[in-house]
Amino acid sequence: MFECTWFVVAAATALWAIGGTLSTELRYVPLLLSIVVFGLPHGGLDHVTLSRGRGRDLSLRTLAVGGALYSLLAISYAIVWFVAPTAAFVAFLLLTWIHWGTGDLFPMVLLVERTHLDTRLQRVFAAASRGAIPLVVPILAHPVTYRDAAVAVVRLFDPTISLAWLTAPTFRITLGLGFTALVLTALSAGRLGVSDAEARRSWYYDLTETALLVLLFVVLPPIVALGVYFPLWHSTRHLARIALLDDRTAGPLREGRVWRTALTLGYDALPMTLGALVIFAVLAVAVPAHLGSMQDLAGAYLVLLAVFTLPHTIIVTWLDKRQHIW
Ligand SMILES: CC1=C(/C=C/C(C)=C/C=C/C(C)=C/C=O)C(C)(C)CCC1
Ligand SMILES: [Fe+2]
Repeated sequence: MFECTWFVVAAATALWAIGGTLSTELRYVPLLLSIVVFGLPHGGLDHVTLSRGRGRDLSLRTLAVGGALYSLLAISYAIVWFVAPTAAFVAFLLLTWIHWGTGDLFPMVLLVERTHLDTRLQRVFAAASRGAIPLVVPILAHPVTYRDAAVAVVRLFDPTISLAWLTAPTFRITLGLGFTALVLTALSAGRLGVSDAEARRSWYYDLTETALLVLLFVVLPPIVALGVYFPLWHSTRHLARIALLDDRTAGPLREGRVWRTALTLGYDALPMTLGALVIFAVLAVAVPAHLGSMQDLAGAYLVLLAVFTLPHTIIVTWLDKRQHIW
């Protein structure tokens, strides 16, 4: 189902590898475009996920209780950003590791004829490995640019921050060794689950996706790779997952009518996405720093994403349980 995302990732990597480039300012554009294209809207469906996951209509009760808990979590975490920005940032990376990892796990388990990931341990390794790629590979391949992008986020709250540890050799060597071991363990453990031709195919998918993602984050500057990965890889997978929960979108998606599906989902996601934009504006004014560049704007957007990722991850984890991923 996601072969077209492979194509986009491969094309972006190839274009950059043969010398294609973007000016420093334009490098933020793909990420900022995800405010409207796939990225932010993929979380804009969180309010319908609980009801659709149970095959029910959206009730006022789910909306009210869910909305209250969702806001409480988001606001509490936003306060942490103001009080302890570095800790909030590290927590964001850890949360993203879990969220992106499990986000890649569900198609490997549910959307193949037969998965090669039979046991819980194989799935834990697969999710940990996939989630680590976008966060770890750019530190190894582009340490200074990565640190700059990270500093641009935390600096909004603390102008003195340097995050020097991110580029310290011991940190990078440890991280590199741990990451390599993790990816190899995940792929080897997955290989043990291959018992027939279908499961073998599923393992080859896993291998291909792992390789494509590693290459994307090795070749492209971190912020550009993120601008490709987040909307076009992570968010499309989540959107397809939500589409499959509802008859109005599951049919069209299975028939390959992608635009029809996207329009219906886009409409469903519109109120929450607009709400998130209002909160973005509030956040942009509330952060201590003045947002004077594309880099600052991207930094503020990442804080917005962070704040929503906490409740979003909890909802997706509930769906994972419900769909027997765990
Ligand atoms: C990859 C990457 C970064 C981390 C981005 C993160 C952690 C984004 C998370 C987004 C989420 C969780 C969206 C919702 O699904 C940095 C540090 C900015 C540096 C540039 C490369
Ligand atoms: Fe997500």
